[in-house]
Amino acid sequence: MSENRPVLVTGGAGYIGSHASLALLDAGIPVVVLDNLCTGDRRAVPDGATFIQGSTGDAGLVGDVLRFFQIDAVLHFAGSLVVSDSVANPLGYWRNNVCNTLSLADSCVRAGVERMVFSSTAAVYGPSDAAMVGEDAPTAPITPYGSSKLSAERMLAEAGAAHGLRVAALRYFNVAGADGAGRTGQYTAGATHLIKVACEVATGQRDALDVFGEDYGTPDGTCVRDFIHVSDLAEAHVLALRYLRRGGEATTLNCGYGTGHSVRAVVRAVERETGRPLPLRRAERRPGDIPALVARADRIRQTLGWQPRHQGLDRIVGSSLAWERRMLSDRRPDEDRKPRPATSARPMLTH
Ligand SMILES: NC(=O)c1ccc[n+]([C@@H]2O[C@H](COP(=O)([O-])OP(=O)(O)OC[C@H]3O[C@@H](n4cnc5c(N)ncnc54)[C@H](O)[C@@H]3O)[C@@H](O)[C@H]2O)c1
Ligand SMILES: O=c1ccn([C@@H]2O[C@H](COP(=O)(O)OP(=O)(O)O[C@H]3O[C@H](CO)[C@H](O)[C@H](O)[C@H]3O)[C@@H](O)[C@H]2O)c(=O)[nH]1
Repeated sequence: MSENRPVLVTGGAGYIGSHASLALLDAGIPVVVLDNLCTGDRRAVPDGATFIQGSTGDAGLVGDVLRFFQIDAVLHFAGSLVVSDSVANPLGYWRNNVCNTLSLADSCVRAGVERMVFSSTAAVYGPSDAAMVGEDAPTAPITPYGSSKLSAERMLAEAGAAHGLRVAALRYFNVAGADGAGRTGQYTAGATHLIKVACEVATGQRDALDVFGEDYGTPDGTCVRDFIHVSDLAEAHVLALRYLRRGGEATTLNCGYGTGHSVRAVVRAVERETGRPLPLRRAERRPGDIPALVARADRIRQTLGWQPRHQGLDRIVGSSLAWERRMLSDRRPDEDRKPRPATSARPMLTH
């Protein structure tokens, strides 16, 4: 299978999809981005990629794109991903993450596309006492976001078995950081992810970071997560594509480093980078949060030969901060620079 055939990247104007598009282009693989810009940003699409604005659920458009560009593989990032939004709007999440994925898979089958890399999530796992969660751990999502992603995984596996669509489902743990050369980063307005929010606070775009819960049964009482640098994750997608093109079987792979960091540890990393205390506000536990979630991450290394190159909290936080500073300096002078409110509606204590 030729390396030079273009791949379709759905959600390529988004945070992770734009980093993956860059990694593909860097590897000499042509990219066609399909994105409806519902949360993405046109500026994130790399110059070298072809951009088509539209939805994965538009079967006519997707079928035309697959055939016109002779696509043999789809990297499917497009989706809805804010856990708390999914609790408020479960049907919207099922529509985008399940129905639109079904429509995309159907278009692939009709056009004879046999390979897909699917963006799944650690949110498919339920709460667990295990120090690390392997791919065979029980799935028990506790939010509509997690259950919609798990359902999409199952649907793709069943469609694959019947129609020859081989799917690598990559279960991302907590993705953070930005491209080292500053070519893209996380544009998302009103983001909810810890490291993004903490870096917005550190650069004066928000007034304080809410720490959601300090009474968990973890070493320092705050939640623990396995943060993976987005550039290492992007590289995993290039490797997953090559694996499928070599004839690799359908697979499910955790994407993480196997190392947990607490919310407090993230705060300290930001403070090390800036040399200043980060304004914090103690807040109540956020509904749907699991106390600790760390990947058992051997399978991805064995299956894909993945070797992360951007590991370490300081490195991840450093690149996120550099991105926030770059976005601030690129802003037009007339743009509003007032700090946005913090993320919690119910702050309890300032310290
Ligand atoms: N960011 C994380 O920490 C994380 C963790 C686990 C899994 N994921 C998954 O990774 C994927 C990408 O997440 P992200 O952080 O880059 O989010 P993002 O919001 O930055 O990117 C999603 C992109 O998909 C586009 N999109 C959404 N629905 C679409 C549709 N129906 N048709 C076409 N385009 C559509 C959006 O406009 C956006 O550009 C998602 O599927 C998400 O569930 C993300
Ligand atoms: O302002 C904030 C934001 C987050 N947190 C805490 O930081 C931890 C991480 O929260 P994030 O929102 O950054 O990430 P989640 O672990 O909730 O979820 C992320 O990772 C999951 C997989 O692990 C899913 O894929 C999901 O899409 C993605 O948002 C949680 O304990 C959260 O309570 C805060 O204390 N303050």
